[in-house]
Amino acid sequence: MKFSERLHTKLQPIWRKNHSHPFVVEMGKGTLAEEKFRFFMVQDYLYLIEYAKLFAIGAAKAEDVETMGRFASLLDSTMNEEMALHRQYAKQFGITEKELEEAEPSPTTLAYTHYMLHVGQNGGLSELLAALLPCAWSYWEIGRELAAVPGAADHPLYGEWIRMYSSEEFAQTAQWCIDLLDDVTGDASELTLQKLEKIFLNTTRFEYLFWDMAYNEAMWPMDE
Ligand SMILES: Cc1ncc(CO)c(N)n1
Repeated sequence: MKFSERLHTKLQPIWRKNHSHPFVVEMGKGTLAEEKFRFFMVQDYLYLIEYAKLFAIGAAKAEDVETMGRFASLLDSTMNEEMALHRQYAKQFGITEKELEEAEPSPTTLAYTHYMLHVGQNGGLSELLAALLPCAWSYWEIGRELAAVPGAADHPLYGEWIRMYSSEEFAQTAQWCIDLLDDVTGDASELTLQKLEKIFLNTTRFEYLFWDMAYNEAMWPMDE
C-alpha cells in the first residue's frame, strides 16, 4: 500500500469531520453567514503567506532540479493565483491589500502556521510534505465535494471559491504532493512512517481547528 493510501484510510474519521464541519457544509448550501466567510478569508490570507514559505523551503531542500522547479511553481501559483482569489474577495468586502497583510492572526492561524514552518524548517523533504499535504489534499477533496452540490459552484459569493479548489490545476498540485510523498517514503522504515503519520495527523487536526476558528470568528478569548 502506498504511504498516502495508508494515511488517507487511517485518518478517514477526522477527515470526515473536517468535510462535514458546518463552515464547509453551509458554504455548499450557500447559507454561510458572510461575516464568517470574511473572517476566514482574512485569516486564510495570513495562513497562505506562511504556507507559501513551505514551498520555498521545499525548493531549497529538493534533491533534483525537476522537484526544485515544481516547488518554485507551487510557490508562484499560491502567491499569484490562490492568494489572488483572496485579494479579489477582500476588494469585494472593501478590505485593502494593506489591511489584509497587516491583519492580526488568530491564535489558531498562529499555531497552525508556526507548527508547519517548524516542521518544514527542521525536518527533511518528507516531513515538509507530510506537514503540507493535508492542506492541499483536503481542500481539493472539499472543492470537489462542494462542486458536486447542485448550484453550489454558481453561488454569487461562494461559487468562485468552490471553482478554484475543484479546478484541474488545484487537483494537479495536490496529486503532485501525494506522488512526491509516496516517492520519498518508498523505502522508509516503519519508525519513520510513524513519525510522518503524526505530522500528517497534526496538520489534519489543525485543518479542523481552522474551520472551527473561522465559523466562530475566534480571536484571543481574553481580549473580548
Ligand atoms: C487553512 C488552509 N488549508 C489549506 C488551504 C489550501 O491551500 C488553505 N487555503 N487554507
